[in-house]
Amino acid sequence: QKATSPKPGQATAWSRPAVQKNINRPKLVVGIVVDQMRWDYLYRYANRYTDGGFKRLLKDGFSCENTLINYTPTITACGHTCIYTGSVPAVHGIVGNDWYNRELSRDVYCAEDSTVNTVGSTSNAGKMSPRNMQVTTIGDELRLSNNFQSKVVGVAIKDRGAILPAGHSATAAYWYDGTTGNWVTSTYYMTQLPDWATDFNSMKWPARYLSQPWTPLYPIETYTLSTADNKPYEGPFKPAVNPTFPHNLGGDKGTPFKSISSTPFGNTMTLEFAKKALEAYGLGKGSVTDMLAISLSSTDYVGHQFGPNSVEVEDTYLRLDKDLAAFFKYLDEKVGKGQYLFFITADHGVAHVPGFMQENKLPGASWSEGKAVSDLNKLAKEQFGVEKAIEGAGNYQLYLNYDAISQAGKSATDVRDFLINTLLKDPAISNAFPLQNLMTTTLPEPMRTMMANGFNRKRSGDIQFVLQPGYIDGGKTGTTHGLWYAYDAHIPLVFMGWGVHAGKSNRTMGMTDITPTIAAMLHIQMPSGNVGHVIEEVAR
Ligand SMILES: Nc1ncnc2c1ncn2[C@@H]1O[C@H](COP(=O)(O)OP(=O)(O)OP(=O)(O)O)[C@@H](O)[C@H]1O
Ligand SMILES: [Ca+2]
Ligand SMILES: [Mg+2]
Repeated sequence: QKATSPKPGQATAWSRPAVQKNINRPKLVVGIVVDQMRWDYLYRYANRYTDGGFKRLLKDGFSCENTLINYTPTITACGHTCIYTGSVPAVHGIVGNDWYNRELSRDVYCAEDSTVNTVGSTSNAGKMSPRNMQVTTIGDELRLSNNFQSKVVGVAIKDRGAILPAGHSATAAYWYDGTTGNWVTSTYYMTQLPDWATDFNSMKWPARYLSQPWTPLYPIETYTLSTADNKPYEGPFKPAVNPTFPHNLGGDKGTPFKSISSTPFGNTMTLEFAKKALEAYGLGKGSVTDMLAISLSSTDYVGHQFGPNSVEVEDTYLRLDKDLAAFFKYLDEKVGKGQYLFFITADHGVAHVPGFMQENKLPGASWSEGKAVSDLNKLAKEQFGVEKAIEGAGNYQLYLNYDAISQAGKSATDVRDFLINTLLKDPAISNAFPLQNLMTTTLPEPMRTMMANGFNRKRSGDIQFVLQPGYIDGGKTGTTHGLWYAYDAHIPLVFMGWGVHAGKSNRTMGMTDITPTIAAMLHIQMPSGNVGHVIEEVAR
């Protein structure tokens, strides 16, 4: 077939325009991580959502309906790091919120940094930085793509929710200090709080919200998707005895401003602060793409305290839906509809409260890692004469005390296998094995890959254990997350705005695919530890 010559400037299979004059990019990328938002929360309350919030996302955006976390533990710090790096704990090094450090013989916190100081408050809440993260973020790559002209700002109540997403070369990261009620940062980013942030703090949002009780948005009898308000397996706001509305807040003498974090108003306050940051830094107003990384932590605190089937969680999502609707309207006005690339996701899900599951004859129970470790150490001492055979624990892993074992003249393998066999007698435990034997241990997918992706050779433990489905490491009230099961690992992922065509896909995608997809859309390099794949349906 005779090849027809291409019209001037028309790119065809065999020719490309000599110079791509200007690459089309959005003014701003806005990411929102909803802490602990299970994918099903998009649909569970759908008949009560407004048109401008979650429903707008699902109508105008592209929803990746089957996005699964591809590592364990499914925990906040690992989630925020993966979302903005496309990497996994085996590579990025953030193996938990905290993890045991043998050299220091103590747990270290993911964002701790003793070489920096708090800015904006008198407490130690600011001695934080991204130093423990061993890879670049999409924000770092954006700044690297244009010699640091782009601005990247992180905002969250939880320090790890602002610091890890914003990256190493962030323009700024801000988080909330519950001891003083101030939004703070650290000397890693700047030496003093900018005036706009000081002004925000002087508006005393926390005191304003905490001065009145948290009452449901609608009459409580309309919350038919949730269980009764007064349940023994929900956690009250101390000093209250019952976990029931109206929730009086600020009763915590020591940290009077902390409780706003555990209410939907924490999300409202975070979005208000994020708007001030967008305006102050002129995000989206320059000649290059900027980035605003927001994390809404309050959904996690409420979820832990009350659980997925509570009125409190339903109320939190109904209020969040309205906050998001207002925020999208704000972005349309401030940046321009279609001028910003928006995505929303979660850092992990959560299990139903064990008490609720048992009440409804469903599998689930509470288990205590602390108790298990002390029992195991007692048995190891009787059996081998070894003091504290397990020297550290966390993230469903145990760290063997090699020094104590060799001092007792015993074999580490014998002690390790004894601990594993003892653990396997526990009905709460579904599996336990040495992490160095992970690849020869019979495990189904996606469990094997998730654990291999979660295993960092220098920071992870020696023994991995897995709780039965529905089991949690917790107490009499509330719930938590961290395992490989769908309720912890199936997260929402919706892109909307610039370059995004409305639609949805049920193809299995990974949390690691978010960052390479954005990198492809922006035509910038993917971060240094990326293992994810571009979502073609979005970045087409
Ligand atoms: N098993 C649990 N049961 C009830 N509440 C919990 C549980 N685990 C954590 N919480 C509460 O949830 C809140 C969040 O805890 P924290 O900030 O330490 O992070 P986390 O929830 O443990 O982990 P992540 O930050 O990954 O969600 C805290 O108020 C904590 O007391
Ligand atoms: Ca309640
Ligand atoms: Mg949590």
